[in-house]
Amino acid sequence: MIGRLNHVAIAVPDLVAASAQYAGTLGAAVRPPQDEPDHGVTVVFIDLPNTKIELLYPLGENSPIQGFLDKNPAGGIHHICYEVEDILAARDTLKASGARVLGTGEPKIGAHGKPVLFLHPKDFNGCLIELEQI
Ligand SMILES: CC[C@H](C(=O)O)C(=O)SCCNC(=O)CCNC(=O)[C@H](O)C(C)(C)COP(=O)(O)OP(=O)(O)OC[C@H]1O[C@@H](n2cnc3c(N)ncnc32)[C@H](O)[C@@H]1OP(=O)(O)O
Ligand SMILES: [Co+2]
Repeated sequence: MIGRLNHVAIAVPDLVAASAQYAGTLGAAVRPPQDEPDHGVTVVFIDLPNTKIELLYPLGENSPIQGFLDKNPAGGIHHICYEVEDILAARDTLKASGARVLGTGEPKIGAHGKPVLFLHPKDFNGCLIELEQI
């Protein structure tokens, strides 16, 4: 079911500072920030040779990552995103296995214009998993 690692997401307390650190200190290719109001975040993608890093910062009042940052004020790894070929088939298989699919259970369009879903961290060893259909 899961394929390539699409990205590793890091929630950060200061998006400008984190972006500058990746571009400067770490010498990485940092893309400009993009607001994702439907997801309650602003994201910055960093292109690596074999995957991407997604920096996350809360956007709006009800950001789903605000609680995480309140608990982790210095930031931290927030989720990992795996690619799947058929997100609805993956969802149905996972639900049948007892995994909790977050939100309404219907995919939303993510930062890459592709359908995404999230799986509860408590069902996957404390790791929030995002699935993105390729
Ligand atoms: C533009 C889209 C972009 C893309 O790549 O395309 C994105 O990635 S958008 C990313 C932001 N969106 C989401 O994260 C949506 C899914 N997330 C959620 O629905 C919430 O964050 C949720 C439900 C995972 C957690 O929400 P919240 O922290 O408010 O709830 P709780 O405090 O009740 O947490 C329950 C329990 O889970 C632990 N937790 C929370 N977040 C994480 C995490 N990222 N990784 C691991 N564990 C997490 C939290 O500590 C609680 O544990 P407990 O032991 O009960 O304290
Ligand atoms: Co993501």
